[in-house]
Amino acid sequence: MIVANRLPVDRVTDARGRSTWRRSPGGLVSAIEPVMRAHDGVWIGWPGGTQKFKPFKVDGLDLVPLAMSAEEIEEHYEGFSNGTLWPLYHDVVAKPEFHREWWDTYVRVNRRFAERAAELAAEGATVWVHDYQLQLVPQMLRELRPDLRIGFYLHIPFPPAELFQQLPWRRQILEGLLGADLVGFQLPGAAQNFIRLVRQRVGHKTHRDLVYLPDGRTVRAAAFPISIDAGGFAELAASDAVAERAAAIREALGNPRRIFLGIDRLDYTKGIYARLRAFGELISDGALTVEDAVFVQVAVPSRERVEHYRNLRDDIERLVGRINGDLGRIGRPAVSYLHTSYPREEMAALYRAADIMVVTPYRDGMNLVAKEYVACRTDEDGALVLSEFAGAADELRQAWLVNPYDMNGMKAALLEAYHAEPKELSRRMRAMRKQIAQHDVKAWADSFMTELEDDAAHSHSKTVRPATRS
Ligand SMILES: O=P(O)(O)OC[C@H]1O[C@H](O[C@H]2O[C@H](CO)[C@@H](O)[C@H](O)[C@H]2O)[C@H](O)[C@@H](O)[C@@H]1O
Ligand SMILES: O=c1ccn([C@@H]2O[C@H](COP(=O)(O)OP(=O)(O)O)[C@@H](O)[C@H]2O)c(=O)[nH]1
Repeated sequence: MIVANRLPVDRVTDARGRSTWRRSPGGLVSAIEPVMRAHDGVWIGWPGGTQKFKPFKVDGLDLVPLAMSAEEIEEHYEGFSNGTLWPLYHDVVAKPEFHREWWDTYVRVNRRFAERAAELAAEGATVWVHDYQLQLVPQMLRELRPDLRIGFYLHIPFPPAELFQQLPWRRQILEGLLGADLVGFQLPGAAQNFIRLVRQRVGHKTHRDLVYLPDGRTVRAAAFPISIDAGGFAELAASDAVAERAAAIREALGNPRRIFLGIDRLDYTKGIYARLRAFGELISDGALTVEDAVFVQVAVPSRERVEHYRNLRDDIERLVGRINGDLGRIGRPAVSYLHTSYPREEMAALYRAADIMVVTPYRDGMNLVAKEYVACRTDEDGALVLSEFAGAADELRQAWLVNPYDMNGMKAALLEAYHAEPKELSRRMRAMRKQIAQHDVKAWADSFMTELEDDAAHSHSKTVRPATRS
């Protein structure tokens, strides 16, 4: 059983005012969907909006929608999840807000998720809870159903103690997570942050990646870097339909020498503004021309009722207007900006068309877009410019790694990638493709589930605690 704030589909109102289902935005859904397809099981999540739906099937997936009221959306999803936790866990890139009524609603919604999971899970089932919106669910669920194996996975960074301790409810969150048998993170540093906080703030004994609870249970915290369906993307990218579409995209852009590409949810953590500024400066400096280079930026609408996100959209669109107004020529805008979301086939065509993929978040749990680009470059060409602060940078070491706060460094990397020789490109791309092929989403899910099952056996049989712990 999967328990996540998001279902793979989202109820939205289209341009004509009709309600329809749309694929949910973001990497959590991209990663879990292929895993659920390969297994039996149900997926409990919020279907978007306030409407109540009965359990239903989509493409063979069993979905159990859990409705939220308008107040819950405002206080749990937009408020505590995305106004408090999101910025706090992303290095305080924006200022987190702390409101007691948001916390109360977060607790209430977490309890409803836990109750629904407790009601539906079979005896001894494995329940995998996902992400920062549901950090209290493991403990609540364990209280209701001690027979279950419970795993938790955090898709976003877990901050160092110095930042986490700003949170007035820090202890409750840590205790909530400790309801799981296994707590997974994207990177080892996040797991270490968690273990250290548990020792300091909750006072439990720890040793390496294990936490020893007073009731004799042990909890393991470890890194499981998430990934993509690498084979599926490579196959799609190599198809005739995608090749034709990629050629059509290049043609529509006026056959520039090089296409730069950015694809992100419109989120202030993603560094979209800084990268477009860097590109604009390269043109105004004369290092690039609009005849030679175009920047395609896809900005997926996200969390549009949260003020920070609305302001960001205005800022970016003003910048795109200014760059194109100052530097573009007739039929040759410097930036081709698209405020929309595309299906997988179109994403593969964009990846195939792009010579330089630019991924510059200030902080990102993983960033699947970077991995998808690599998977789609079946000819072993193309350059990836990647922020050091994306989880993906730990694995994709052959990318042009940049610090998104360093404007000149970013400009230099974009230019180097632009001028790179084919031999250099293929040397880097080959190594990155190998990494992604060997560590795909199936390997990610298998390693988490294997560890969860081993861990549960280990923890149930464990009655005596070791004498030496640090
Ligand atoms: O559900 P939304 O509020 O619309 O946001 C979309 C998702 O954004 C976040 O995605 C993260 O998960 C990716 C896969 O592990 C990872 O690559 C990325 O770095 C993360 O930002 C969020 O964690 C999800 O809960 C949201 O559904
Ligand atoms: O128009 C779009 C833009 C993005 N995505 C998908 O959204 C996910 C974004 O995940 P990522 O980890 O890069 O960032 P997140 O949005 O989860 O923070 C990737 O799987 C993309 O393929 C998509 O399907 N259509």
